[in-house]
Amino acid sequence: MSKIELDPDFSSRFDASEESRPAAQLYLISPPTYDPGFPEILKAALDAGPVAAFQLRLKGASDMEIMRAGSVIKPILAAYDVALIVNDRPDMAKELEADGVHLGQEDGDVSEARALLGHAVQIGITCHDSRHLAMQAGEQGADYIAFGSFYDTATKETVHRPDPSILGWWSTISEIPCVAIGGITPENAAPLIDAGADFLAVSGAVWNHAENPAACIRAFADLLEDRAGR
Ligand SMILES: Cc1ncc(COP(=O)(O)OP(=O)(O)O)c(N)n1
Ligand SMILES: Cc1nc(C(=O)O)sc1CCOP(=O)(O)O
Ligand SMILES: [Mg+2]
Repeated sequence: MSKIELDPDFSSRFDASEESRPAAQLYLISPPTYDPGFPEILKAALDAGPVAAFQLRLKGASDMEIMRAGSVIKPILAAYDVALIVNDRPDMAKELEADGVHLGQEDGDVSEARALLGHAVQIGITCHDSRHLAMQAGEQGADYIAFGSFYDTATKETVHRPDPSILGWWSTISEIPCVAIGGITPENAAPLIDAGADFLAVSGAVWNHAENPAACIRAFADLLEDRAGR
């Protein structure tokens, strides 16, 4: 994301006309707990289709567990050109030399995170269903903003339910990429892509997939390809 310095690059997405708007991409969020077998599952998933970014989100894990997990998956992600984003913790993002950090509204000051991480590291900010928060995040220098939860999700307790039109609104007023999150599956994602999501952030649909995570990644890849350029 250079703005997430990877292929593809968040910042390059908006230098073009509407007709050539880049296709939406997949932003994977980790399973809630880290299992020693996860690296092999991750590799199989990344073999199945393109992923732009991976967020390490291990709520409830100790700092040491998060750092260990981050150290193991970092070279795997690098091998697939997938950006590593650390949830909640700018300090760990710095320690891991991650590509970015994701901050919720309660996760601390954006300017402090920027001062710690510099401008080469991407900062994403949760904006729920709020146009006001999105504009504020833009003013604070966010590299992407996230709206959600678009659908019911068992991954996190959520209270906000944006309408997909917020994605289109944001795309018309800002060049900062937007991420759609919350209960997204290959079956329900099309309206979010068509509304203007630049990234689909997905956890449960992939890691709880009935067959295997790779099959779900493949299904997202097919959908994203199908909707590209519409
Ligand atoms: C891409 C993305 N969007 C939103 C969130 C949620 O962040 P937050 O509100 O801080 O909640 P937690 O994930 O920390 O429980 C996210 N992590 N990623
Ligand atoms: C981490 C998170 N944040 C949300 C928000 O609305 O801000 S929804 C959510 C859960 C995302 O996982 P799944 O794809 O399993 O629903
Ligand atoms: Mg958070």
